Amino acid sequence: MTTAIRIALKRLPHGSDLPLPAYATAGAVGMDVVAAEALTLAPGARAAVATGFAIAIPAGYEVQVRPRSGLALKHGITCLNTPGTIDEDYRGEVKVILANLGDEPFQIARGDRIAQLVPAAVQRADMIEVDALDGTARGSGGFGSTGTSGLAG
Ligand SMILES: O=c1ccn([C@H]2C[C@H](O)[C@@H](COP(=O)(O)OP(=O)(O)OP(=O)(O)O)O2)c(=O)[nH]1
Ligand SMILES: [Mg+2]
Repeated sequence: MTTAIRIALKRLPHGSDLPLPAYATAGAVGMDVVAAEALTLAPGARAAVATGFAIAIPAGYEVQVRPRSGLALKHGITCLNTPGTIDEDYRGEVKVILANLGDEPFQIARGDRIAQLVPAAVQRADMIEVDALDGTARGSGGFGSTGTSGLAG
């Protein structure tokens, strides 16, 4: 795949024995991250789940916290704020905000893989205030203005 950036990772005391985030396959995009605590998520419940580590991301990057599709499909477990954003200047514990959208309580054991981390380059912007915007064919149309069918007409 592409070249890897370096992210400094500090294990916290309650994560000292856990595996570090890691790619499950040679071509995986996300590094699987495990829970540093056990908990049960009731249907409709949410929780910020500890990972047991903190990171320092290089300038110009973020780390996205994304759900795992297997947990989503089989159990209705997702990251409520997906994709979660880890700022480059954040030095607290990385947490995974899990939500149970399924019908059954979901048990998470310490060490279970609960989400995946994807580093990404960030483009910053300056907002330049103007009196008028350039015109386009779309104009202010949005939110379904182009229709729902893939067929012509
Ligand atoms: O899934 C997540 C999302 C966020 N964070 C941490 C790292 C991130 O840098 C910080 C702030 O996240 P965000 O900007 O999304 O939340 P906010 O509600 O805007 O909080 P803040 O005012 O602290 O920026 O919280 C996590 O550990 N996991
Ligand atoms: Mg914020």
